[in-house]
Amino acid sequence: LEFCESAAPDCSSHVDTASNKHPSAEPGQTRWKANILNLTQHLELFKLSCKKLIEALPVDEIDGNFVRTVKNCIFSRSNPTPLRGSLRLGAVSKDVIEGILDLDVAVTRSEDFLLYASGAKLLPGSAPLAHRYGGHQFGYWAGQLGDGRAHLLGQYLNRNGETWELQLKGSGKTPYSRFGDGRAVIRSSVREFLCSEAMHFLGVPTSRAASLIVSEEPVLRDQFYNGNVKTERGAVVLRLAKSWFRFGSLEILAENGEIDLLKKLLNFVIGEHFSWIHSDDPDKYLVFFSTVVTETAQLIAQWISVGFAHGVCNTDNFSLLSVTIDYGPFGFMDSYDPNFVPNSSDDEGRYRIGAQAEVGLFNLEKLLVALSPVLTQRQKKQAKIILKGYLDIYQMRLQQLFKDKLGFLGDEEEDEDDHLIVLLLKMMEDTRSDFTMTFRQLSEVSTNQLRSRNFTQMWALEDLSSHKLFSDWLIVYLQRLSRPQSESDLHRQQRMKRVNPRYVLRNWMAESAIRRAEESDFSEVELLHHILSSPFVTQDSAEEAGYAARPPLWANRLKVSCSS
Ligand SMILES: Nc1ncnc2c1ncn2[C@@H]1O[C@H](COP(=O)(O)OP(=O)(O)OP(=O)(O)O)[C@@H](O)[C@H]1O
Repeated sequence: LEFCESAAPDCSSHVDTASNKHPSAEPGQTRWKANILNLTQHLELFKLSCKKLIEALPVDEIDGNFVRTVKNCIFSRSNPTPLRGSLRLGAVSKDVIEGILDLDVAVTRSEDFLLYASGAKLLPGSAPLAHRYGGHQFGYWAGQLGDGRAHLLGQYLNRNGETWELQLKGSGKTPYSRFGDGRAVIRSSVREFLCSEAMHFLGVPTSRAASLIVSEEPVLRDQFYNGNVKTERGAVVLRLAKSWFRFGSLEILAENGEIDLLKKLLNFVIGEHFSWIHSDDPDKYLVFFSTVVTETAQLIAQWISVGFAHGVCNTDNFSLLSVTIDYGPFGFMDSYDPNFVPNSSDDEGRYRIGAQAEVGLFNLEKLLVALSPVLTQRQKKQAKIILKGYLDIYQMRLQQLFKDKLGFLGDEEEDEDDHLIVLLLKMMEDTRSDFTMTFRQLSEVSTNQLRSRNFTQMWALEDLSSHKLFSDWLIVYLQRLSRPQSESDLHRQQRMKRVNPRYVLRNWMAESAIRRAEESDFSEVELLHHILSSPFVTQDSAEEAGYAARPPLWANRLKVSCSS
């Protein structure tokens, strides 16, 4: 490896393997350099640990990845199954590799990285686990689900003092694979890699993706469940979250009457991730529930504010930490439509974008059922009252987000603001205006242009302005923008541009990148990844690619199913 050979063998930093910390692990200090020792050693010094998890939570020690019903444990030991054929790095997130994992991104060019990040080789300290969880899928209890194609490699404590859990997805069978093959295909892995990173840069809480490794292993998939089975190729995403526990992690324990274990897991999650809740607090589970209610409401409001529909809002896909997890048949709306259903497998539109808030409530009700065995009668009553406040929390957050999107300052004008938001959305729905670009162009247009309705090259505003109520709306909107008077129009535009992205991962953009990736050309994946890392900034390469232009006609015909 060129950059390795020319590297000086000086070790400007090293790792204290005993404590699993950098000796000089102060935030903001110099990163590890790729030239310390060599790349292999560099990765070998990267220490993971499962100690905390397995000391606190029981593990099913039965060996082998054969499918089984697991009881009385949180995890099963499970080793990844290496992908067949040659491996290739399809994408890498420098932000994650350097900013979270403290590695120099140069390591990802090494042969070893391909092996570690695909599960063929285990990072030091890693003792892979598959998590046992259940869940309500499409409204019904589905029983034991669990990590059927994911392996938790271990926790990493980074130099900022943050602990991250590293997981491989697509890394082979586990005891929870049920009828599946344990694999994920390039198509879905590109989508997960790109979207989780894009969501982070949109400011939406999410799991992260470090890398995408593609292989030559043939994987059979019926992409649209129409009997047309095709051979695709297997891929693995190395992804990270502060915790991968889901609503379903608790549900399965309550369903099976494993109440001591339910308490154990709750105490662990609270101790690790809700540290402001005191372990002696008799109301700790209630406070925990209240926090999850608030944060779930806020997360869903954030999804809506960027036009994101998750697609499969089952309780096994709702994180206890309220971060977005499981990027399957998600979609960003093009035209504004509350009935937008991103998942072609969702015939009834259960998870249409406009129903996500209610589905969040359904899921929280199921979470409360799971918590009930550890709550007193009084606490159960209080929990129900907390749950009644969920939709208000959601509405308040949503209103604030949309006020920000429309550039409103101050909060004295609530009724008028509400009216302006609701009427705008109604006009957008009637005119099928593009969700992302309508808000973006309202951020880019000057009030003078608005006044004179000069929307040259502003295609989304042109669409919107065809509505018969637009002129009336505009008068009130302009009046509202003029308060407070002290702010310049330029400043108002800057403020709005910081919350209204110009680029989101539209299905057609992902699809175009996937088609090339399937031909082993990852240039468009890289381009999208780069552009979506600054979604609020106009970029020449994105404009050239048409990412802020009217979506192509073929975008309407695209379908994304659960097949992945
Ligand atoms: N190809 C597969 N092989 C084995 N199990 C699978 C496969 N695809 C999905 N599953 C399992 O089916 C369940 C539901 O699948 P879903 O698509 O929601 O999850 P996922 O995308 O695999 O995982 P995650 O939620 O961790 O991102 C999960 O338990 C998942 O592990």
